[in-house]
Parts: sequence; structure tokens; C-alpha cells
Amino acid sequence: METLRRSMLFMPGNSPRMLQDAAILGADSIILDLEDAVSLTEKDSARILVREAIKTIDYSAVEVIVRVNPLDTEFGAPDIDVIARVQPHTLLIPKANEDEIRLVDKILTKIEAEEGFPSGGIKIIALIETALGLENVFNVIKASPRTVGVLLGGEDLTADLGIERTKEGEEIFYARNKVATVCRALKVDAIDTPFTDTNDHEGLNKDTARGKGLGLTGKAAINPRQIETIHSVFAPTQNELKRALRILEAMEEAEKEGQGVFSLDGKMIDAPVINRAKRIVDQGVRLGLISGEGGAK
Ligand SMILES: CC(C)(COP(=O)(O)OP(=O)(O)OC[C@H]1O[C@@H](n2cnc3c(N)ncnc32)[C@H](O)[C@@H]1OP(=O)(O)O)[C@@H](O)C(=O)NCCC(=O)NCCSC(=O)C[C@@](O)(CC(=O)O)C(=O)O
Ligand SMILES: [Mg+2]
Repeated sequence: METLRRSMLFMPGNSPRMLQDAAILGADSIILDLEDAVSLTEKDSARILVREAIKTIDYSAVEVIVRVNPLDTEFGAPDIDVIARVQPHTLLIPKANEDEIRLVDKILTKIEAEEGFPSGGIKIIALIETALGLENVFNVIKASPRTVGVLLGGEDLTADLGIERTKEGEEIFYARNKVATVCRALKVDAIDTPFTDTNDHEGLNKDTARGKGLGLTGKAAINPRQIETIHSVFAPTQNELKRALRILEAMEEAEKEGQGVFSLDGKMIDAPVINRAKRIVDQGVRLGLISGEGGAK
């Protein structure tokens, strides 16, 4: 499933109404939560509810992710055993560390064999939200070939660091930078932590742009009202699309002359600039912002 993952909407797994409406809310991915949004007394009922939702609701092209409980809790193993057997696209592993990802990979391989599912079909996103997980993020991703992305959990991370979580987000600059860099190196998605003030759209816009500016490729949402803002920030602007298309046109001309580097509007254009232009055009095409003939709409 080739999914964009600009936005991933969290919702408590014990909320039948939210599970019912999830596919029409516009997020690229939905995260049906069995962990921190579900109280201890509701863990078993949430697991059953999410299993039934995945079995009976058509979530169409939306990526269905289930955040299971950590394996070092009494809920983690039953979560994975019950949920993997109804084939969600992806499991989100909280407080992720290397050993746990390796163990989850093994459990999934066993369940896929028992159920006759394609081996490796259920993907993993590692939730990096502890100091150890952050320092180890390269190995956490490499611990399973199923890993398709990392989600940065700012609330738990700052709690683990014993520091305050602020709207400006200075305290998670390093974490954002590290996750974005390692994910780019390993070619997996890097999803930013949610912005928890659901009424502050200006703040959400700034926070999303901050994460995008550091190389994060999408953002978690905790409310449907946040999705549009997140998508607008992650979509290339008309100017970015027009400039990228001009760069690729000029590149074709330069190639005919055998030039690898050239200038456009006085600026040097070489391989990394061309690659960035290609990425922007690709995204524009995937988002339907560029017509088939290659013109910005
Ligand atoms: C925050 C609030 C209670 C506000 O409720 P309110 O009722 O005021 O919201 P309203 O806007 O009034 O709702 C208008 C309509 O939308 C519906 N609606 C609302 N939210 C919806 C939604 N999410 N999905 C679908 N539908 C939704 C609602 O049902 C109503 O529908 P209707 O009645 O039919 O009109 C609510 O949003 C909510 O529960 N959010 C999810 C919270 C959650 O999952 N937290 C865990 C993930 S973060 C974490 O764990 C930290 C982390 O781990 C992060 C990381 O890992 O990245 C780390 O460490 O940092
Ligand atoms: Mg958390």
C-alpha cells in the first residue's frame, strides 16, 4: 500500500463512533489506539472493538494503523495476537526499542504463517518517545524490515527527559532533527509529534512548518480539525511546483549541451537541486496538483 502519510489521525480504540467515521475524516492514515488514549479498565474492550471495526468497516484507501500496548505490559502480547489476525496495514509500537521491534517482527511472522497471510505484509512504525529510543533510532528502524516509518512522540519523550513540553518546541529540536535525518538515510517516513492544542490553528500551522522545515515528512493529528492545516503545509506550494518544473525543463536543455551544472535565474542548479525538484514534482503528481502533461494546475 503506497500511502502518503502526510497526516495520521489518532483516535481512542474504545470510541465506536470515532472508529465508525474514521475513513471519511480525510487523514492519509488512522491510528486506532489501544495504548495511552485508553484507560486500564477499557483495554480489553478496546482491543475487541478495534478487531471488530477492522473486520467490518471498509476503511477504503486509508492506512489502518493500530497502536498496541508495549510488550512489557500485560496487554501488549494479547493486543498483537488479536489484532494481527485481522490484518491491519501497520502496527505502531510505542516506547519503541530495538529488542521489542525484533520481537514484534518475530511474532508477526509466526501469525502471518499461521493465518496464511503474505509474509512481511503487516508493517511497523516505531514510536520514538524515550531518550533511549531516540539515541538508538537507527538500530530501532533496522531491527525489522517491516519498519516503514518513525513517529516522534513529543509528550512522552519530554516526560522521559524530565523537561517541559512547549508550543515553540525548542526542547524537541534535536529529536526532530535526528529522527528526520536517520529516516531520510534509511528511506522511511518521519512523522512529527501531534500538536495538542486543538483550537490553536495558527500554532498548528507554525508547528507543522517547523517539523517540515527539519525534514519530517508528515504529522500526527489528534483531532479531525487539524488535518486540513497539516495537508496544506505538507503540500508543495504553487510557486515550489512552478520552480521545480522550470528546473527540470532547464535540466533537459542543459543535458542536450552535455552540462551537469548550470544556472537558472542566476542560481546554480546541480544534482541535489535537481533531485529536490524531482521530489517536489513527484509529490505534486501524487497529490493531483500537476496535470498529466506536467503543468502546475
Ligand atoms: C482531544 C479530544 C479529547 C478533544 O475532544 P473534543 O470532543 O473536544 O473534540 P471536538 O473537536 O469537539 O470533536 C468534534 C467531533 O470530532 C470527533 N473527534 C474528536 N477527536 C477525534 C479523533 N481524534 N478522531 C475522530 N473523531 C474525533 C468528536 O467525536 C466529535 O464528533 P461529533 O460528536 O460526531 O461531532 C479528542 O480530539 C480526542 O480524543 N483526540 C484523540 C486523543 C488521542 O488519541 N490521544 C492519544 C494520541 S497522542 C499521544 O498518545 C501522545 C504521544 O504518544 C503522541 C505520539 O505518540 O505521537 C506522545 O507521547 O507524544
Ligand atoms: Mg506517547
